[in-house]
Amino acid sequence: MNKKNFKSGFVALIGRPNVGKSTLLNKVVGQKIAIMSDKAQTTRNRIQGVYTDADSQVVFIDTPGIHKPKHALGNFMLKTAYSALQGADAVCVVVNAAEKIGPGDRLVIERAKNVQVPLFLLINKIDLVSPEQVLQAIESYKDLADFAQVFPISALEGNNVPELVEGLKEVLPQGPQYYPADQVMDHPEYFVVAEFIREKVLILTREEVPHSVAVKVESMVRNEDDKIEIHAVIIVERASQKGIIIGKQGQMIKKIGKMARRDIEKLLADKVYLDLFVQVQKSWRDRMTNLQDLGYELDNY
Ligand SMILES: Nc1nc2c(ncn2[C@@H]2O[C@H](COP(=O)(O)OP(=O)(O)OP(=O)(O)O)[C@@H](O)[C@H]2O)c(=O)[nH]1
Repeated sequence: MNKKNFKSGFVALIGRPNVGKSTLLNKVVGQKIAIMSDKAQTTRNRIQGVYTDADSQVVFIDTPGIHKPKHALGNFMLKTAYSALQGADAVCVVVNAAEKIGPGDRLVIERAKNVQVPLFLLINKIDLVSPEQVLQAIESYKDLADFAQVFPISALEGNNVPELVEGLKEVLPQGPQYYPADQVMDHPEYFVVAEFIREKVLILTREEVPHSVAVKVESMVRNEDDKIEIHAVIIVERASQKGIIIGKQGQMIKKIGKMARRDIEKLLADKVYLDLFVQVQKSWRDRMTNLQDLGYELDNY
């Protein structure tokens, strides 16, 4: 692989609810994410799916369908959805070929038009309509914005999806591989949840534990008790710091967990089971892969 010509970037998928954004994301990144998205994923989460091949990495950001947020998390996600548009290298507007253009579609396109990056129009669900209807759909949308390309696709069956990926690769800039090649998804909430936990560590331990603490959320899934089960690792640089964080008979880590859980429950508007684990990793801050792993490179989009 010639890393010099490696292309990478962020592609936001935007559209009104049910047009097939998540289905497309699953199709693009393959089987693995489909299994994962069965768990905690609903329309309220913004999901990233990562497509990697020999010469590119495309990070897809599946925004929540544009609709009125119902709770705090909805607000949060909508805000991040729009901020995803700002940071994106390309934006895909997804519409449904089987339905007439509606005010929701127009709103989405208006939003998307403001970004200064290539705008793709994806006319989805072509498996449900005749070729004539596909042409009609293209006609009714194509002049609403200056689309770089228009792709009629079936996210469900995969028609034209590889061609879409190729089209996106063409407009992406040269850039680094943000995620390991085998990582296909990332929850943006992971970063926020990790920050909540880190904040509690800093509040409760004060100067005793310097700012060399990092938190990594390893998994976040809905468990059998219908709670969001989160496993997170608190990473420190020395064994003495590990002792402080755990505290006498585990008192400190219990306190950290309890406080963090309260915030996370508010954020997710859901019951949370939080499992914390402390790990010593000498000079983790000096290792680039660690920083990427912890989301530091991505916290500005
Ligand atoms: N026939 C057909 N159905 C599709 C296609 N793409 C998506 N669907 C179906 O449309 C429904 C909505 O798909 P989602 O992928 O959840 O839509 P979404 O845009 O992510 O929806 P929100 O998350 O609510 O914004 C599901 O029942 C999908 O199976 C397609 O290409 N063809």
